[in-house]
Amino acid sequence: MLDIHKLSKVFPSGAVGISGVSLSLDGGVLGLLGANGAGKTTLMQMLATITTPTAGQIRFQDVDILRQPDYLRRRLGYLPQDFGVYDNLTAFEFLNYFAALKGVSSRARVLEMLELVNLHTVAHRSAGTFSGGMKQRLGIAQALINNPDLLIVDEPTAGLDPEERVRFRNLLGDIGSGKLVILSTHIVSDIESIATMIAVIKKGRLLACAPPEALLATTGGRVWEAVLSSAQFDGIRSSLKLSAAVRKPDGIHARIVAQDCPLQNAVPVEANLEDAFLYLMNFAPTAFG
Ligand SMILES: Nc1ncnc2c1ncn2[C@@H]1O[C@H](COP(=O)(O)OP(=O)(O)OP(=O)(O)O)[C@@H](O)[C@H]1O
Repeated sequence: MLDIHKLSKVFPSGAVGISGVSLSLDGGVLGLLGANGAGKTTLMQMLATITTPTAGQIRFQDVDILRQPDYLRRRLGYLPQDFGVYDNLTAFEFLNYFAALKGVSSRARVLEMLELVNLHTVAHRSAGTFSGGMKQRLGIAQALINNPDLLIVDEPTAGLDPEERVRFRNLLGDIGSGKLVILSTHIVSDIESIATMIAVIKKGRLLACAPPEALLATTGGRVWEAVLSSAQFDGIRSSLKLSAAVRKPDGIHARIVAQDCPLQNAVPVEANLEDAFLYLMNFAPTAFG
């Protein structure tokens, strides 16, 4: 469905956004993970055809997108990071407006989308009165209005409260079948339950693109837990890669990602995706396919 070959973007200032990224994806949900400034937005903007690469190729459904961007634009839904609503339009008017821009003239489709994102009961309230989560849901509705084959959402859960995060995540997970959804975030839990593939980028380079199970398997045997006193914990916290630390009655349970057993009393534990991300970012830049 989507093939990216040696894609790079160097800005006129000389800053490197993305460097030599190659990916091949079919349907499902790709979670694009990376720290702030890793290049997620740059990559997504190139895929959304609003930034031109300096090198490389993008093919979607076997069509060269750099030569024929309109082919993808007609099949694309895009929720940018800085998406804003028009405050004085109602949810219905807002969505109807986007529908018209995308050549969708069905009032029924607008109502159907409002129902999908659970805004149908507030369809005639002005969007300016909505919470952050409601605005994001309106954003996803405009991205879906043309029934896109490729849906790109850039850090959609930033600024949402925990309940809204879960609701939004479930909504995206349900869209995945038969389509390709690309969701960027720097928060592992945002994609943990819905991603069928995970790509990790660091400083513009792709470190990994693999199913979550494969990332977990490669991190197996690299995660340890040790129970430490506060003083011991303070002694090791800056020298070891800590994935989590939980205070319990018997001490601080520190979860450590390391190539070899990091402390005498550390015991190996099963890896989770947070561990895998930490391992990849710190130890194994070329360990994943
Ligand atoms: N228009 C631009 N001009 C110059 N440099 C840019 C431009 N846009 C992005 N960059 C640089 O490219 C790199 C990648 O930025 P990008 O915004 O793609 O990262 P990101 O992973 O989306 O980060 P965040 O999570 O903070 O949004 C950064 O070093 C950034 O400073």
